[in-house]
Amino acid sequence: MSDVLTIENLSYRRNWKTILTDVSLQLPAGQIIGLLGANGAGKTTLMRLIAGSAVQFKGQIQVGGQTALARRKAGVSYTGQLTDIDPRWKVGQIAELMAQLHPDFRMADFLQLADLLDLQQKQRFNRLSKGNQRKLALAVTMARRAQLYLLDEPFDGIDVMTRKAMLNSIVRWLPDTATMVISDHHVTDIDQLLDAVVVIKNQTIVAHAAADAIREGGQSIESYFEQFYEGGENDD
Ligand SMILES: Nc1ncnc2c1ncn2[C@@H]1O[C@H](COP(=O)(O)OP(=O)(O)OP(=O)(O)O)[C@@H](O)[C@H]1O
Repeated sequence: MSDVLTIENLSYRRNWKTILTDVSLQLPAGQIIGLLGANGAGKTTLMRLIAGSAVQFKGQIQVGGQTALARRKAGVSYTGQLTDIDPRWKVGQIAELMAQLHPDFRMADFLQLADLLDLQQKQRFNRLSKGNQRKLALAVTMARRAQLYLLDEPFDGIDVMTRKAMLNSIVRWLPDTATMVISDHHVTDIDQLLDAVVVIKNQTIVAHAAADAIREGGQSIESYFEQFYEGGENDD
C-alpha cells in the first residue's frame, strides 16, 4: 500500500532549543500507529509539525504525496486544532466553523459522534469539563474524511467508561484507507488497536515496529516501549 505520511530528515528548533533531530518516518495507508515517548519527548511537536500547526522546520514532510503547507494540512485531521477557537463559542458553532474550514467535514457524522459521546450542542466551550473538551476535539477530528488522523493524548482526563465510548468511536469512524497516529501515556488503553508503534527518545525516532511482531515475540506493547526508557530520559 502507498504511504500516507513520509518524513525525511526532519529537524526542529524552537527558542534556541532543539526539539526534534533528524526524524525520518514512513507510514502506510490503513494503519493505527501508537506514538510513544516520555513527557517532553516531542510527540505533540511532531504532530503539530505534521498537521502544519508548527512550521519552519528542516527536512521534508509529505502527506498523501503533498508537501505544500495548505495541501498537506488538507489531508490531516488533528485533535489539537481547537486551541485557537473562541472559548465562548458553543459546541454547535464550533462544528459549523469546522464545516466551513474543512470541505471534508461531515456534519451528520459529527452529530452522531457528539450524541454518542453525550455532548450538548448548546454548551459553550469554556463551560465544558476538560474531559468534554477532549470529547469535542475527538468528535470534530473524526467527523472529517482525512487521509491522516492525529490524536494527541485523546484520553487525558477521561474516565474509564467514557474512554470505552471514545475508543469505539475511533474504531467505528476511521475510514479503512486512512492512517491514524495516536499518543497516549497509558499504553494498555490502546495497545489492542495498534498495528505498529513508533518510539521517540532523545529528540528522534528510535524504533518503528509492527505490533504483531512485538506480540509474537512474547512482549506486551507496554514492556516493549518501557525497554527504551529503562536508562531514563533527559528533558533538555
Ligand atoms: N515553544 C517552545 N519553546 C521551547 N521549547 C519547547 C516549546 N514547546 C515545546 N518545547 C519543548 O519541546 C520538547 C517536546 O515537547 P512536546 O510537548 O512535543 O513533548 P511531548 O512528548 O508531547 O510531551 P508530553 O508527553 O509531556 O505531552 C519539551 O522539552 C518541551 O519543553
